[in-house]
Amino acid sequence: MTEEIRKTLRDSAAMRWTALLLLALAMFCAYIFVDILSPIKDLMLTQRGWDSTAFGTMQGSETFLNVFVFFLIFAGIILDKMGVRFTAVLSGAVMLFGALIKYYAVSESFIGSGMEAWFTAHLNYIPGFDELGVSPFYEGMPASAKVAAIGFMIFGCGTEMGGITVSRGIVKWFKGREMALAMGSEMALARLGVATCMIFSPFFAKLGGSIDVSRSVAFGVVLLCIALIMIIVYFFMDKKLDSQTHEEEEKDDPFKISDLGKILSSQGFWLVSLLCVLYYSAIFPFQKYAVNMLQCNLTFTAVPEDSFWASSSVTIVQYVIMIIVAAGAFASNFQKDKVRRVLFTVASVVALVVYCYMGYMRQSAESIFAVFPLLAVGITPILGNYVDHKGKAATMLVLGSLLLIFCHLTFAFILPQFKGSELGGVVVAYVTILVLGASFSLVPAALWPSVPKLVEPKIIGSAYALIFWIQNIGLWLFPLLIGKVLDKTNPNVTDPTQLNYTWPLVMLAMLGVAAFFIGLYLKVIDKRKGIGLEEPNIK
Ligand SMILES: C[C@H](N)C(=O)N[C@@H](CCCCN)C(=O)O
Repeated sequence: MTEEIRKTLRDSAAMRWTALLLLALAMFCAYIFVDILSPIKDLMLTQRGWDSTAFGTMQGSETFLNVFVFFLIFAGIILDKMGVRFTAVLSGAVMLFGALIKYYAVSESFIGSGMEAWFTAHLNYIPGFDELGVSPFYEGMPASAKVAAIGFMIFGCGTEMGGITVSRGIVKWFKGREMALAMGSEMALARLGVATCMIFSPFFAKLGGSIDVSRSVAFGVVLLCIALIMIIVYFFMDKKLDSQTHEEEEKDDPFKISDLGKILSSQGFWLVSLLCVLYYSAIFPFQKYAVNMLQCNLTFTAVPEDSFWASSSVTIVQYVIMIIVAAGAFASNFQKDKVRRVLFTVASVVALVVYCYMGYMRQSAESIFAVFPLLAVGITPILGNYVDHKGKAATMLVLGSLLLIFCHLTFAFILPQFKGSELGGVVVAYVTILVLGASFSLVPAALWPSVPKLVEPKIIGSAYALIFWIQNIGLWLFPLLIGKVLDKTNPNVTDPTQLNYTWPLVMLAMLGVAAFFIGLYLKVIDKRKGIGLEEPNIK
């Protein structure tokens, strides 16, 4: 009887995984919106006149307020003071608001509007920011890109606040249990969001034979409405949990600004943050250009509009197969029976081969790149589980950085050698993308669950916020730098599918090299100071 009374929602596996599912589905929708324009960079040039610099500046704006107005730091403080559920709802609402602005900016109704005229004439110079060279706008930037950037900045505040809140929420529900597995599963669903976006953003933009880029953004907005509903349901579960545990995070142990000092004085924290910014700067900004990079490096034969492979139903079937790949790989993690685990894995691999074949037949760069997050869906939870039971997080960070270097150098120097060989290029692209996906499983699965080992529980929210803030500097800078380097190294190229991506890719590989050395140093420090990064989470 006493046992029963003591039981709380988080003691029930079904309840804590339901809470995770709600948060993870909300992040799934958010990740779709983050990259909603990434697979249609070429259309943004032809339909809205965004060159690579305009596209990169808009894409980088997502993190602008987080970095330069220190919004993420405030978000961390709000999270530690107000708790998970309040901050989660706030982040959902902010994301939706920003997304609506971005939708208006790229919609047909913006064209020729008074707002377009105003933004064309204004915001070309931002005092202070321009002098520092960090302005989110520039002279000649298309008005639609400026307004989209404003919306994306607001959205970025919501999504990053959501990211730290979800991590904090997972610690709250899973600490001492399957925490890394839960984080890995949440990220797996987020990766599926990226894959979904790669397939459906171009699908909606080109639906019915006419091109309208705002349809893709509208799709993202609808998903963000669903995300907000998920968060509100989570709100009530979280409230119930607190009433059972009598924990009032925000009142029991109030956050103090001096706590930030404790975080900043930890060497382990700085190394993890540095590795995080270097690694993620070579992944997320790349993701925004990857489809275009493939369009530029692969030789595609145009698929006739009336062909079977060009039909919308094939896109849907390919997406269903993608879900089978992801679900099979993900579910195999949870099979206790060895035979069932092998069966799920085999089904997933077979579906992956079918998926890849369809991508090749459709001659579609976006569906080829969509395999990138797929491997992560299956592997991240496995690796999370490994970190929970065996540890070795620091080693995984080093290995993930090595794979990253290998992949970017392959894209830069080997893939272009296959230009002209349709099948050869696609095979090299698929293999490299899948290896990059494996790297993108290793690093996140090891990095995020390591944070609770670096700081005390009550300041985890602020620690995540600080890491995200440092990471956001890179996520702001690198989309912009890639765009600028592209424009500089391709001065006379007008066809958006004929750009040379060598130098941006070399730049990203260099980030991997730096991350690799930081990872090695982290291993040394971990051993010397006994941080426990190589230790399992569950002892
Ligand atoms: C972009 C974002 N700041 C980020 O770092 N995302 C991580 C996940 C962080 C943990 C979220 N609960 C990612 O790997 O996607």
